[in-house]
Amino acid sequence: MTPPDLPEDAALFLDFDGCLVEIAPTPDSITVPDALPDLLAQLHRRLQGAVALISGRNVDDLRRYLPEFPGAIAGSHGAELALPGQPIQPPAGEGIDIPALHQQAQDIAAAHDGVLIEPKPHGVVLHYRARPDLAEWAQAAMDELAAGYPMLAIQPAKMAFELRPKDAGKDRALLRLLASEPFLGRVPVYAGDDLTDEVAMAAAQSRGGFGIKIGDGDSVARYRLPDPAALAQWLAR
Ligand SMILES: O=P(O)(O)OC[C@H]1O[C@H](O[C@H]2O[C@H](CO)[C@@H](O)[C@H](O)[C@H]2O)[C@H](O)[C@@H](O)[C@@H]1O
Repeated sequence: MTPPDLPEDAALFLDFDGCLVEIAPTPDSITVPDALPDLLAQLHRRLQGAVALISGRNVDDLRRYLPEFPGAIAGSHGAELALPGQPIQPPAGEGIDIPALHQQAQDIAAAHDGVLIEPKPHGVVLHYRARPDLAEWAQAAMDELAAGYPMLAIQPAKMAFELRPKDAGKDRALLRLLASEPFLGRVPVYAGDDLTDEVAMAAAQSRGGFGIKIGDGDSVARYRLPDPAALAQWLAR
């Protein structure tokens, strides 16, 4: 079902890949639509600053693609938080040998052509988009890697498996932001396309707002739009 108009008192939470930008063959080959930065800036003004990005990407990566974005950014599935004008708050309970994790992931990926490792400051992603035949192998390989890192959890994603901090979650990021200005007391609206977004949509709906699922697939979201272009059109309205 198409969502109703965005409430005047909305707190707007937006996922990035597959939601604001189309999915691409690799993490680095996405295209940010020309109109997106201005659309986000207008929404930020219209909603008195209550617009946030909540993404699996880390904050620095998001800032590379949207350098002018004026709102809060929760990165690494909510493990990092960057409020406007403040430094990035990293996840609590660090203490993982991240370079060793990245190296182990690279060693695993070396077994197969077409498998891509995306190192992250607090975890790692194994992408198999170019080799869908390797889905089962990828899951088993990441399960095995995860066994050595009890502080990390496996996050299944679109044609990828990620190890991310266990205590992260997009729902936690949304609830944390919603508890303070400029989000406090507003109606939470969350748009996302992937498994990692489902808990955040559920959290928005449990607080009197709604979720919007972008694309196909089962979802807890009350509303649906077919693709990032349709979401941009709805937001622009
Ligand atoms: O929470 P998101 O903003 O949706 O980020 C989720 C992950 O997105 C990226 O991977 C996905 O998009 C890539 C580019 O379109 C695609 O090639 C890949 O197959 C998808 O899984 C990003 O690379 C990850 O770090 C994010 O966690």
